[in-house]
Formats: sequence, C-alpha cells, structure tokens
Amino acid sequence: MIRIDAPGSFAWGVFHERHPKLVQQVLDALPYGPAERAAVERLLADSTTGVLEPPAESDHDHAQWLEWGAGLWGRPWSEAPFLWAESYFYRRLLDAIGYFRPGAWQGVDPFAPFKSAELAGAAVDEELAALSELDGLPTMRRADALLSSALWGNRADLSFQITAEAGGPTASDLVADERAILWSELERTRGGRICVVADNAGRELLPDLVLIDHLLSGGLAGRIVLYVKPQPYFVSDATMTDVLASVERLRTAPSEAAAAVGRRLWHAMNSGALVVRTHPFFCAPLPYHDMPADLRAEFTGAAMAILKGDLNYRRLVGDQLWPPTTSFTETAGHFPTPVAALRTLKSDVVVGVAPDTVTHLDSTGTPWRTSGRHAVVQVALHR
Ligand SMILES: O=P(O)(O)OC[C@H]1O[C@](O)(CO)[C@@H](O)[C@@H]1O
Repeated sequence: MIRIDAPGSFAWGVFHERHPKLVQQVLDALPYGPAERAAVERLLADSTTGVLEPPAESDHDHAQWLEWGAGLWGRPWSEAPFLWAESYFYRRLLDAIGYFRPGAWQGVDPFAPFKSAELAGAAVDEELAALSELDGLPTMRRADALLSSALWGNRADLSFQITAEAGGPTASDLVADERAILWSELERTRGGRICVVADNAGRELLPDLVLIDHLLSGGLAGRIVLYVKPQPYFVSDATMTDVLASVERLRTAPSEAAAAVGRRLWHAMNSGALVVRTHPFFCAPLPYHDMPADLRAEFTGAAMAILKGDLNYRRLVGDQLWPPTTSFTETAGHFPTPVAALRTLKSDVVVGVAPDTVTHLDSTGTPWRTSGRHAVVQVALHR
C-alpha cells in the first residue's frame, strides 16, 4: 500500500508540495472569511504534521468516516495510506470552507471558479469547433478519435483538435493499447447498458459526453449510466452541476456539430437513455474491491463499465507499487462487470504494461508513471 511518509516520493510530494499550492489557490478563488481561512490553514498544517481526527460527531458522515478510518484515528497523517489520506484531505477541505454547515457557504463548490474558467475558455470553443471535422471521418476512425479525446481529456491539455488530425498523441505515449478489444466487445454486446464512471469536469467531461453521445447514437449502448461524484472532490472531479454545465456548453456552442451533441444528450436524459447517478462511495477512501453491495448490484449486468482517470484506476487495481507487468485482467477481475480503464498516468500505480515497454520507459530516465504524458486503454473481460 502506498503511503505518504517517504520524503521525495510522489505521494509525499502531493501532501508537502502540491497541497500548499492548492490551498493557496482555493483561498484566492473565493472571498472566504477569517474562520474559513483559518480552518483551511489548520488543515494544511494538520495534514503534514498532525494526527488524524474524525469529523465532528454532529457531521452527517461522522459514523461513516469512523468506520472508514477505523485503526487510523489518533495516528499521524503520514501513516495513513495515500489513497485514504488524499480522500480525507478533500473531505476535510470541504468541511473547512463550510460546505456542509448550514450557512452562507453551504453547498458552495470551492473548485467552481476553476471549473467555470476552464469551461468558458476560448480553447474549449476551438475544441468544439474541431468536432465538425470528425463528422467526415469513416465510422471506425471517428470512433477512435472520440475515444482518444476522452482518454487524453484526462490529461486536459489535448482534445478533439489533436485527435481530428493524428488519431491521438504519438503511439508511444499509449503504453497499453487495448482499444481494439474494447470496440469489439462493445460491438458484441451492442445495445447493452454501459456505465461510464466520470473523472474530471470541464475539458475531460466534454469529450466524455461526446463519446457517450456517439455510443448512444450508433446503438453500441442502449442505455448509459454516467456516474459522478456526490460532492466536490480532488479539485476538478465532476458533479451533477458540472454535467449540467457541460451539456449546456455543448448545446449553446457556436459549432453546429457540438450543439447537436448537446441537444441529443438533453433528449437522452429526457428519455432515460442517459441517466446520471451518484453514490457516496465515489468519494470514499476505499478501492472498488470494497464497494458496497448496493453499488455492486447497480453495476452488475452492465455490458461494460468505462472508468475514467487516474484516481479511478488506483481504486480499481489497488493503490500499490505493482510491478508494471502485473496482469490488468487479474487486478481488475474483482469488478462486477467487464471493465475498461481510460487513464493518463499521474501516479505511481500501473499494471498491464508489456515487459519491453517497461524496459524502454525505465531507460528514458523520465518519471513516466507520474508525468501525465503517458496513458493506457485497458480492458478486463469476464469470460
Ligand atoms: O484526475 P485524475 O486523473 O483522477 O488524477 C488524480 C490524481 O491527481 C493526484 O491527486 C495528484 O497528482 C493523484 O494522486 C491522483 O491520482
């Protein structure tokens, strides 16, 4: 299990280098008062040098967190597993800015200013305009371009423009490429239910929604269930508010191709072909292996679950320093449905990479597991 207590490690850097900057950005983005500001500063200090304390007894999720953190309360943050500690950090951050408390700040997403700025940016207009170029491509080529957009949207600096031209960033950036398996399985189960577990809002969620539209319009999916976070999480993770903002961004885009996608998604939600759902487990500090029975039952019977992003990947295969050649099918085999991961590599965890690819990546001397430059499309089928 990866922990945060090894100075110089990626996980240590998240708490000691990334979080201080993040906290400053959060405090600069909205005019919080002295109480909120002090609570945020306290959290930053606690999470690097303090001990773990559970949420207040009066908090709605006190009992839940007592259970999730059994054995950790009273111990230093540094001893907590990385995945657990990051999740709890975001829970405490919401607490600090008054997200849960009755009052003026209740329900105000501290990350909304970042998400809105990204969605409003001119870069998004350009990306959406590039969508129309994809309309002229042969079906399979278009499908691959949309899949690549959703994949590289997780890197959030590349999207339709690149995929329209070249079919995605260079092939060597994709360190495991099971796109063909994914498409053939979706073809085999044509018309089934596909679950998409979203990651980030903005420039990742937009291409996710375009891919969803493609799956529905082409009949590969009869129904799509899009899972989002129940509350703000890991800065840019998508919530229902973000889904609505993205659908609206598409619907009102100057590009007719994008606006048509927006209108179709709206109607798909009207008809129930596209359902957005959430569950407290999506903000839980646990791997999918430990998902509760009701969520497991929801996934069961789906033709495919598509999990987006780095955090979902860590939760799927387990937040461990696996040898990268470990089988993806085996580590993800516990998931109740066939599962596909579309993920750019932003943390140490990776499996399912061919030995010669690992040798090559290691020989580059670059932090290939964490730089966000590389990606995987991996599929575990239950056969
Ligand atoms: O948005 P994504 O792709 O899930 O990435 C989240 C990742 O960012 C980090 O919080 C910090 O880089 C990782 O620990 C985490 O896995």
